[in-house]
Amino acid sequence: MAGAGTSIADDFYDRLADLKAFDATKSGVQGLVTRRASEVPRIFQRISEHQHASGRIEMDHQAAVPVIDLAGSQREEAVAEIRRACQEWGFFQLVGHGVPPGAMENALVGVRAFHEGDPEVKAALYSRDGGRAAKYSSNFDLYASRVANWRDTLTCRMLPDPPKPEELPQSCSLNDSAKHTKCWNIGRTRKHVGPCKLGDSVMHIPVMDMKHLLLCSELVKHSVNASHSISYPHTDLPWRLSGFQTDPAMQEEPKEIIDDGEELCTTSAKGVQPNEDEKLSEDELLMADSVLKCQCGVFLSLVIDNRMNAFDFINLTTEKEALFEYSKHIGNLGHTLFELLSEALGLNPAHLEEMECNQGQILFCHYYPPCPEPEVAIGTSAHSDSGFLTVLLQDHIGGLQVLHNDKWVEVPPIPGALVINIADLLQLISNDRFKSVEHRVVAKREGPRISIACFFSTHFHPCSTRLYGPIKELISEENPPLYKEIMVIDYVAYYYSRGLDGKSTISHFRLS
Ligand SMILES: O=C(O)CCC(=O)C(=O)O
Ligand SMILES: [Fe+2]
Repeated sequence: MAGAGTSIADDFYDRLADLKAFDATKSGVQGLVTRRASEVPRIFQRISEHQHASGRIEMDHQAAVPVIDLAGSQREEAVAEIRRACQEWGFFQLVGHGVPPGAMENALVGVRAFHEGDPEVKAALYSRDGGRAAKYSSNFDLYASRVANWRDTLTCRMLPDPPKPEELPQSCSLNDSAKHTKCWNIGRTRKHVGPCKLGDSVMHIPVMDMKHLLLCSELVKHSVNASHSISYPHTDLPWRLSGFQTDPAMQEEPKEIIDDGEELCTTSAKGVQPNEDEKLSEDELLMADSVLKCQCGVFLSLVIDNRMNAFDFINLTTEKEALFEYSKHIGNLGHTLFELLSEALGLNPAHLEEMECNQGQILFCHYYPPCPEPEVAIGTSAHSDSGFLTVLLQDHIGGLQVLHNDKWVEVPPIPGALVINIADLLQLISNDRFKSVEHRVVAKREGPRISIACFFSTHFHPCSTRLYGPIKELISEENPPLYKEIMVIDYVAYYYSRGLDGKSTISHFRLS
């Protein structure tokens, strides 16, 4: 018999079987999208969440998450702004943070390349084993949560025990012979084509793999001239690559050859010649790079051909190097942020670092595929983060919302900005001075959306056995401790047992 609030159909619906079947595909939500699902499968439908209180919260379009410019403010000013943001919002956007734009862009591009890359590589990494330094899965809380999220995640534990390079996803790599490629062209293909082999006449590599971007910037750096540009109107992509000169003798109208999808299609740009005399300005270099970076499905193809001897591809960086590089910069930023946060709490700048709050670092590299029915699904359910602090890099798509004064407020993408939020353990040790605030990501028809959440926590291998409770300096007769002392591993185990579920974990550890 159907119970209160359930229907007969619910009684016959075996959710667990559907979850297991989805999990067994090892291809995540991206796999559904690739198979052209036109509807959101039932495990992702958040009907029940609509019935739940959080589904009925209104939007506030007037309020704005604070934006703090670290480079443009004096230290005391920055500390005061951070204090206000952490008390009132639990969230702020940070600019002037010193993380190089290229490292951020490359990390996003690398993550996208992984998620859109070889399904077999992804399936090999698909795992729910908490001990693995690098793994891929859809919904870490698939079996614990009420609603599956329209999102896949590559998870890389970077500190304190960094993964061995071979534990991170292998990207296609160029062999030495390709370092002296003679000619290039730009085209697009429908199909991912694997690493090039020695002697291949053409190799196609997704531009979305960041190494191609570096490769592209190397191309540009080594061989540019600003006086000509080549445009490819037939690609229906609104871009042009400037800074190259064509040799009229070899010029050929770019054309696209599309075969039956099994093989390559290519846009020929024969005759592209470097002009060593004129170099592109820094701005133009950036433009050429970002133009290429933002075009989904554009492929850079290298033609291995002896006719030209212009380009030398060096410093090819792989996806994993992009993640290591990004993580290193975020680690440095973490050091600065924990100092500023300590000061904002009225403590010695080294206090939070001495408590080892920044000792562990894990990257959650999210991929939100375009959703055919965004109104029935959710990208990430409402939750607060379990660690001390989160540094989030989001691309330009948007969809992140934060709960402020009981209303959802958008966290709009700001180019170059990082989103910083207080997580539960910092709320706990600050004895509620700072707030860890609920946030969510709505599903969208546009996409994919890429984001990289870097969690500073200490339950990763080797996990900390330290006890964390409200900081002694922050408690007094008027401010008695509000939480029990806990080990982070216990906190996180409880968090994982609930799945993304509002603020239920911190409430559980509150002293009554
Ligand atoms: O993708 C986002 O913007 C947010 C992700 C998030 O909240 C998380 O990973 O905890
Ligand atoms: Fe989060």
